[in-house]
Amino acid sequence: MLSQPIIDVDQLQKRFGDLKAVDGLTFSVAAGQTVALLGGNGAGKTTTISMLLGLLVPTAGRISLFGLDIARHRHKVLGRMNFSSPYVDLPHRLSARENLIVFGKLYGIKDVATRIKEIAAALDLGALLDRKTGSLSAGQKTRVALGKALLNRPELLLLDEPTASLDPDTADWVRHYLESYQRQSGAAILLASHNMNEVERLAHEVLMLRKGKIVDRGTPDDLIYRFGRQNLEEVFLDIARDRRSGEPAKAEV
Ligand SMILES: Nc1ncnc2c1ncn2[C@@H]1O[C@H](COP(=O)(O)OP(=O)(O)OP(=O)(O)O)[C@@H](O)[C@H]1O
Repeated sequence: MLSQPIIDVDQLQKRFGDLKAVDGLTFSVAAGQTVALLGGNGAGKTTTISMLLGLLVPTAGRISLFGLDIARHRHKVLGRMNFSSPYVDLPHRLSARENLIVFGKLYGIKDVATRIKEIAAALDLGALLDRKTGSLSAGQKTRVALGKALLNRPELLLLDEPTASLDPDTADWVRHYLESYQRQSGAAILLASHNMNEVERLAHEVLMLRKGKIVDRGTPDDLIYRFGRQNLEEVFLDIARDRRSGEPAKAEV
């Protein structure tokens, strides 16, 4: 028997007035699997993640996490998951360490100090811990936010642009860390990213979104093969511009 998926989303929809920001998404993510949401600006990635976090209420559809419907059991699943997003700032006046302590206590972690030491070693945060979060560079804040997301050893990680603002070397190193975290914890990861190299490297399945709908899906290799392209970036451009394999671009009208 197949094990129960960690994320199971059925016909998910979110409207803002007349706009269907998310329009009938159905997908699942298993333990140990990384699924990437790819799509241009406004495709519905952040709205989907916000609904999975319970921050936005769906207009229609069902979200089940760890086998529980989050409309009724959000409090039971929140402790088993976490998220990181460059669009959600940690309080600026607190030091990075104070932020991690506050979140550690919110998550009910017993020995917060030890967990912070582990995270600081894993993500090389030592030199940043006692600096005010507001004084950190964008890339340093991204690393602290990732540290916050790992504090409770989540079984489900929702990552919105996890390597935004990181230099290529640090981004590569963070991706490596995420892979090893997933290998040893078996965590499920849902990733929204504009970085195609990142998606090619981390994702087991890619969901291509346009205007809130899944317009194509598959493993990165499968999509590259089907579109007859060299890499996912070219596939992304084809889908964004509504072209299929090898067709030239439509003239702008
Ligand atoms: N609170 C809101 N009220 C009205 N419209 C919204 C709201 N939040 C998002 N939208 C709209 O919903 C659509 C999807 O937005 P969303 O932020 O999910 O896109 P995205 O795929 O994350 O884009 P990006 O790559 O730019 O971050 C957009 O058209 C956006 O303008």
